[in-house]
Amino acid sequence: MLHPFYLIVDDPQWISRLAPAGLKLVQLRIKNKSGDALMQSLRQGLTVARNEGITLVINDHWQLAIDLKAEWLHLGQEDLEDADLKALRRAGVRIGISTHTLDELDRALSFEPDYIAIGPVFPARGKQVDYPSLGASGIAKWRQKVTCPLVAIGGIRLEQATELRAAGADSLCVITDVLADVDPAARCRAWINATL
Ligand SMILES: Cc1ncc(COP(=O)(O)OP(=O)(O)O)c(N)n1
Ligand SMILES: Cc1nc(C(=O)O)sc1CCOP(=O)(O)O
Ligand SMILES: [Mg+2]
Repeated sequence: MLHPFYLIVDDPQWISRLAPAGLKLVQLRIKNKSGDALMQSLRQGLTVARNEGITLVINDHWQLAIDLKAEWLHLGQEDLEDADLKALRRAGVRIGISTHTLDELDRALSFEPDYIAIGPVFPARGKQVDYPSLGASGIAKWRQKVTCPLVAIGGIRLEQATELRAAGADSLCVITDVLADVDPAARCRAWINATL
């Protein structure tokens, strides 16, 4: 089962910093590194997460997920073009897939993912996303078609957590609401308490 609060970070140092706040599910989404530097950051993230009992999801890098024996990988629609799903399955890597439309949802479901992400629920702040916002009603629509865990992402704030979980999201994924807060650890703790 996925933890109901899911944070995306771009540096493994966030994981050490927010572990004491009760963080249990985190994605390492690194867009500004490649080669050895990327490998080192992912390895560091996995080490910290394992030591702290945190589930870590690697974003994008399917081959590194296999090489580093990661438990989880997140793939977007474009990432699906390259990724070797059979090799990932053989390696025991669990997979989450992004969806923005019902057509993308149908395609994603054909890969039998371990979670589906729906977004953007609201206008995304941590990334430009050129799709219309789906709102709580989008979550309810997806919920009727999805039996695996459903992750909601995009512009989500803590104050919307109850409504979005009632609409059918199993887990709420955020960047800005926590990382841009004046006190990210306090905001993370508030998320954990609100989604218990
Ligand atoms: C939980 C979650 N949902 C959606 C995304 C976006 O993935 P993608 O479309 O591949 O875009 P990038 O994150 O790679 O820019 C995500 N990362 N996590
Ligand atoms: C990385 C990402 N993917 C999205 C999607 O809709 O696929 S929205 C998003 C960014 C979410 O950041 P924030 O919580 O700051 O809005
Ligand atoms: Mg991606």
